[in-house]
Amino acid sequence: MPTDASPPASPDQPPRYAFFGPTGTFTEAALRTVAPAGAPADPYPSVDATIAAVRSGLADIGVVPIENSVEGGVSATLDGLAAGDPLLVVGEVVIPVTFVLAARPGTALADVRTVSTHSHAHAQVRRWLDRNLQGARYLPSLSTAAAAAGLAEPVDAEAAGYDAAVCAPLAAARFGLEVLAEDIGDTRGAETRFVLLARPAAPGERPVIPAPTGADKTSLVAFLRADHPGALIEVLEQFVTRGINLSRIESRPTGDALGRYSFSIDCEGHVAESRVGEALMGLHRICERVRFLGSYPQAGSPAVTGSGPGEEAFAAAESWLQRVRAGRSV
Ligand SMILES: O=C(O)C(=O)Cc1ccccc1
Repeated sequence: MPTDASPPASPDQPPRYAFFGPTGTFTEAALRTVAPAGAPADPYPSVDATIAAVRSGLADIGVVPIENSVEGGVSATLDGLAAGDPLLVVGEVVIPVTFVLAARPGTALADVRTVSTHSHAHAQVRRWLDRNLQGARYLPSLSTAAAAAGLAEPVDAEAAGYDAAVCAPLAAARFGLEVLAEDIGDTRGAETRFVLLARPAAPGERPVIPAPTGADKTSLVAFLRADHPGALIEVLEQFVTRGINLSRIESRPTGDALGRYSFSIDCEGHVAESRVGEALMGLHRICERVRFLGSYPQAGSPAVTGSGPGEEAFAAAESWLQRVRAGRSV
């Protein structure tokens, strides 16, 4: 982990990446699918530390998990983005996750009494563990790769405090572990979505919001005004009336008091499009606060964004209103 803030990457310099590490995490695998070969990339031990590295300028781009198809949202990421100095999501990566059970060479499956891994990985292999290692204890680790690394490090076998790790096949290989069982996920085809984070541009700097591609996603956090009947419907209406599809919405406690929630939302479309811009303005009118988290190209097979009237209809309505206001015949 570097300790001095590195200067911001110049246009001809590759960005410096921070990722939720150590080496061998699924997050590193996600990063490698997007970072140019040879780009500097530093591991950080937690989601919070990775986000902090981007905020402080130690890194230009941070990569963290945000959502899993089986276990749902990654709270550390959702909460880290909702509070503190604003950051922008500038990209997303979706990768399949395949878990192995790995141990020090010479360990037999029957010897495994304690298993360590990241809580999200544990949630995805729980049934396999129940069936194949009945009664085995679970010890949470900071990441899947940290669990694998912990088995490689201690000189005496007792020091790790656990017998096996649930991790990526790559992490098992990297830390010299033996794979006791492959593909142990309870759900076939599980995927995790990762986001790429950057600091918003300072005045005079190049904007960091990627240009619209026609298949984009916009992320935001809506903080509702005082609780009242229909508060959530009012938020949803801003999207429905403009033909905008939501791809994720989840509530998170604000931390102020019981019953106080914010809504973390992903919708299809780009802030540069009228329909998304107008929805954001609508939210701004009805919410206590809205935090815009970025517009960026959708990963994978892009969904068609928006239904109903398109950009031309929004532009036509705008110029019609101008004519009405000017008192011209319409
Ligand atoms: O621990 C890791 O390897 C991570 O990158 C977080 C994670 C954990 C489980 C599934 C996907 C990502």
